[in-house]
Amino acid sequence: MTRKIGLIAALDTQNAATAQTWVQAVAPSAGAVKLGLEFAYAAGFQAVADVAGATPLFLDLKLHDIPNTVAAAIKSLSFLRPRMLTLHASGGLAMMEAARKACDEAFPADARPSLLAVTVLTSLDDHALAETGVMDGARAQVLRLGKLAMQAGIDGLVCSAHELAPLRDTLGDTPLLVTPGIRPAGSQAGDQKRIMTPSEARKAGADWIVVGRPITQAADPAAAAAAIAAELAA
Ligand SMILES: O=C(O)c1cc(=O)[nH]c(=O)n1[C@@H]1O[C@H](COP(=O)(O)O)[C@@H](O)[C@H]1O
Repeated sequence: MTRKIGLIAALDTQNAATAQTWVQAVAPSAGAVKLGLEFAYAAGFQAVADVAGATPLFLDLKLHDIPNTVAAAIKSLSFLRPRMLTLHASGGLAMMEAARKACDEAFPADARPSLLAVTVLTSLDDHALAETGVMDGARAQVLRLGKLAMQAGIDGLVCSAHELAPLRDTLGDTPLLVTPGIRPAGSQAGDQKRIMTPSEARKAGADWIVVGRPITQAADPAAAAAAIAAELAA
């Protein structure tokens, strides 16, 4: 199956004017913009809505709490009309089921966001994961949490590009697979551990790649986003 792959630009800043400038810069190249914890905590949720405007919004709040609280939070944020919304799969089956139900109730069917379960953060390698008590490595944990998320009716997963092939083998074509930890050749990894280039992620079967600093910290963010989009299209 040939999959269409898109670029999500992660706009991590505390400043609404900066975020607005980046939205204009990436708009020709990105299918969605991601606003998350840094921006929402600094600028507030009305600024999230204002900055995204008509651009599809990946709202990355990585919800992780008891089922009742997560469900209520989804109802509270529904006015933002995100295209995608994240929660942590490690919150467990009941939490993800509550999120699914809340999402179905809070949004009309034609405006329902894709619920994406974050499996294992791309900043964790097997050693860091073992420090949290998970002894059999990122790949096994991503598969375990991915299956649990599917059981809860979640639409897709956030994972590293390294887990795409085993996830597709196990879960098939249906789940949306979204991969951060993407680094164009020659760019700095920073705090990311499980990384791949845009074209490697495309070949491995990603639906979306998430790229932040290689775009936002570039001398010319518009050109950096355009180069990544061109790499995906090649
Ligand atoms: O949920 C996410 O988007 C996410 C999950 C994950 O495992 N790793 C990860 O980096 N992210 C996000 O993806 C973005 C990556 O940014 P850069 O490392 O600057 O490209 C950040 O906004 C992270 O919050």
